[in-house]
Amino acid sequence: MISYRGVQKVHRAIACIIKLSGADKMANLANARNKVLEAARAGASLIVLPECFNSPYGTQYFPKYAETLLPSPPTQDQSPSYHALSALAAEAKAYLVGGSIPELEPTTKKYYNTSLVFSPTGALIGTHRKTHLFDIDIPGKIRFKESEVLTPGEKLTTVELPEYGTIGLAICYDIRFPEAAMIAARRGAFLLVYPGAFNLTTGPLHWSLLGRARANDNQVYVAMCSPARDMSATYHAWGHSLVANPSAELLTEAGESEEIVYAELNSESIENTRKGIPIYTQRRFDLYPDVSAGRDN
Ligand SMILES: O=C(O)CCC(=O)C(=O)O
Repeated sequence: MISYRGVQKVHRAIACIIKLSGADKMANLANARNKVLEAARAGASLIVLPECFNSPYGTQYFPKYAETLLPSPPTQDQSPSYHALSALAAEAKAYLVGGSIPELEPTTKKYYNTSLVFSPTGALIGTHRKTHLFDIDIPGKIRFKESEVLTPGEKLTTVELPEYGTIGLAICYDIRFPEAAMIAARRGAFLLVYPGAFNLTTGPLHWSLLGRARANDNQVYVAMCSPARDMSATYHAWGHSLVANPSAELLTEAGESEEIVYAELNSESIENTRKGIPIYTQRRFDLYPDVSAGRDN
């Protein structure tokens, strides 16, 4: 078993930003900058932006807004979001999970929904390409097929934050797959971060349930960060950015409008939760060594 490495007690360790994302990419980046700097001024050392924070959300928008992730130094013209996020993390002197952006891989010409993580010096320290694409069809309510445009990523992601420990990173629909969250926790993550954009059908049903469930399964913190709701957009985001603690209580939850929510994380909370209800060490891995071995398709 990989044990939890510990996170120092830090004032306002995490800030989740819920923000409106309109059609103007540069305006979205400018809005993100204001909000990230506001969170940093309030003492946040890890700041999270929402899924597709630099564009409207929808398969029809991915190709238009997609950027190629060039090796550093990225140029303003070719990778404006990469460049802006890197500079912003350095300006804020904070870790920055840059929500997600549509990515174009230039060789294969494939599109991905990709999250970039930057250190307080602006270095890119992690990337995650959404591994489970949001393909659902609930008659009369919502149909969405990311796979019409996007390709799924092929790896699960953890990122090392040297002062604090490991975080697990995944995007929105990925949260429905508890296996991925558990693998991150078993790799020692103290926090699972999900930029996401649920909707008015599945948001009220499952958003906070899933955040609390992944926290409860793994006795870790969970942060979910959504765009604000815009009823004039083609996709109506649920909003409600939140942070759950290792006992699956909500420490904070936003509404549907632009807002920043803050939470303080500490290692004792993980340790005490695991001491009190010791499922973390009681798991019978001998009975379920490989869940995927039982699949029939
Ligand atoms: O799982 C859901 O209900 C919503 C997922 C979603 O909106 C997404 O993956 O972008």
